[in-house]
Amino acid sequence: MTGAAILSAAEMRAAEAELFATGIPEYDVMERAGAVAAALIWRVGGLRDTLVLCGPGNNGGDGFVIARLLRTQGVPVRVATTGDSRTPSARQARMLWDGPVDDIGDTAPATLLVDALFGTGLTRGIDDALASRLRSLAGAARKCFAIDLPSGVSTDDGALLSVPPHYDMCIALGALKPAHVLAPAADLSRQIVCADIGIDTSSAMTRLLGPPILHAPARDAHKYTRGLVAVVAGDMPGAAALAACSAAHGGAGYVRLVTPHPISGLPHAIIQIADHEPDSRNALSDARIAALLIGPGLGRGAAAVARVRAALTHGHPAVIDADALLALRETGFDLLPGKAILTPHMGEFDALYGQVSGTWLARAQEAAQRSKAVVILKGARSIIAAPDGRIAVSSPASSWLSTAGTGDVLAGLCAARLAVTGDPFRAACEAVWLDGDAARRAGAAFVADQLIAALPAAIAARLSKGSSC
Ligand SMILES: NC(=O)C1=CN([C@@H]2O[C@H](COP(=O)(O)OP(=O)(O)OC[C@H]3O[C@@H](n4cnc5c(N)ncnc54)[C@H](OP(=O)(O)O)[C@@H]3O)[C@@H](O)[C@H]2O)[C@@H](O)CC1
Ligand SMILES: Nc1ncnc2c1ncn2[C@@H]1O[C@H](COP(=O)(O)OP(=O)(O)O)[C@@H](O)[C@H]1O
Ligand SMILES: [K+]
Repeated sequence: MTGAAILSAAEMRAAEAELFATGIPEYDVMERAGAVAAALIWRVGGLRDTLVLCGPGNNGGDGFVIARLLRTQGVPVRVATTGDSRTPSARQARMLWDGPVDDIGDTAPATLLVDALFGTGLTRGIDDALASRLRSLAGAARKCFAIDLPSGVSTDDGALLSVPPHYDMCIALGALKPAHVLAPAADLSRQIVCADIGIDTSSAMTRLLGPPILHAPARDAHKYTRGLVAVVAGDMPGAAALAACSAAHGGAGYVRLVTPHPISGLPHAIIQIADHEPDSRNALSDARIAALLIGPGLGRGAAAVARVRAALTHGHPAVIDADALLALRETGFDLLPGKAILTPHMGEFDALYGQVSGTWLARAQEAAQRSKAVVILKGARSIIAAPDGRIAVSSPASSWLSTAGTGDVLAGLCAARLAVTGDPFRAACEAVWLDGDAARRAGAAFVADQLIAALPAAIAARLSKGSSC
């Protein structure tokens, strides 16, 4: 996995402790954090007058470092606090600040506001007077920066413990935290930047979804080595047709649509296999099938459940979407092949897994472990969880994706990437990334067919150097 690490407050503390154990003093890390944050603020804000709000803990300590460093650049900076600094590093940072310190209750607003009140140490909602003071100072500023986290959010689940203002930039220190990717906290900041402060995050299991590196087909590739995808159609053939087209444009070498009724208007490259057997036995017995997709437009009821059961007996790597997810409630997870991707939206997720407690990250992870499959929990940000504990969270995708048929496109794309890579987690990550990039390229008010049309450009943009198109 390539994207920025996402660490809970406890994981962050453990990672910091590891760094301190190498002999680096805590205060040096605070200086580093302050320096990176000050440089980012300077780049955006320049010489505009700046107010830094400092809380009692190390988040406040970062604030004092930022104030001092901005002042050395010639920025007119003031500091306002909630009271004393309570940690040794924060006290040291405060000692080195030789400017005045206002009380936050009566300080004047400034053009730039830096919120260094509370970070990962926030344990409860901020009292109303302080929260409202923060909002009014933020409201009066032209630009607002949050240090590590917007003050008032719960680090590990993104809940709002009090009502924070909105920020132009949140500077996450050392690693992203769940509150940077989980709503509603994640939506408070227009931009989130992760600052490297020397923390080793290489073993993080939860990460932001990074751009994939794709490869053009091998020089001696043929359609079967590129990956044969079989899409099982059902009552509503349009959905399966969309998924099949998406698989074809998503990089599969060969796409077969296994359908009880001929579907008109499909590209000739998609081969339709007439399927009059309730269990699709002949159509799906081909050992060369590298990925099976079942669910889009499948229909519901006993016949659909039987169809899912029969399709999965072949053991092909599989993508299970839409109605097939609901069928899994009847069949259980045991019949899933060793390599499987499940693509529920929130409603399907609840229907399939019932009430699972915890954050969406924890819920997706539990679902992956229970079903022993990669789960893509679809939404404005999709969460991809593997049974081994890896989780990738996408950046918010275009809200124009909220249109009928885009889920079918994603399912087809998953099947293509699964057929190409043979690795369900990698395939799911590639598919979600490419889907998001294609949506960006498709612009406004697109329909699912246009999303498919944008896939080749999204793929071309991620081809490794040396791959030719
Ligand atoms: N460790 C490191 O090396 C590095 C850490 N770094 C920075 O440190 C931050 C974490 O620092 P932290 O652990 O000191 O917690 P922080 O967020 O400042 O707040 C804790 C203080 O707030 C208080 N408090 C809590 N809730 C409250 C409330 N509702 N209303 C009022 N008070 C409340 C709480 O006291 P309490 O009453 O709970 O005992 C305590 O005094 C992290 O986000 C990053 O910015 C960087 O410098 C890099 C190096
Ligand atoms: N507001 C949104 N912002 C970004 N992406 C969204 C939004 N709403 C839906 N999506 C994406 O669009 C797709 C919708 O899938 P799904 O609900 O299964 O649709 P359908 O069944 O109509 O094909 C998913 O990939 C989801 O992540
Ligand atoms: K803060």
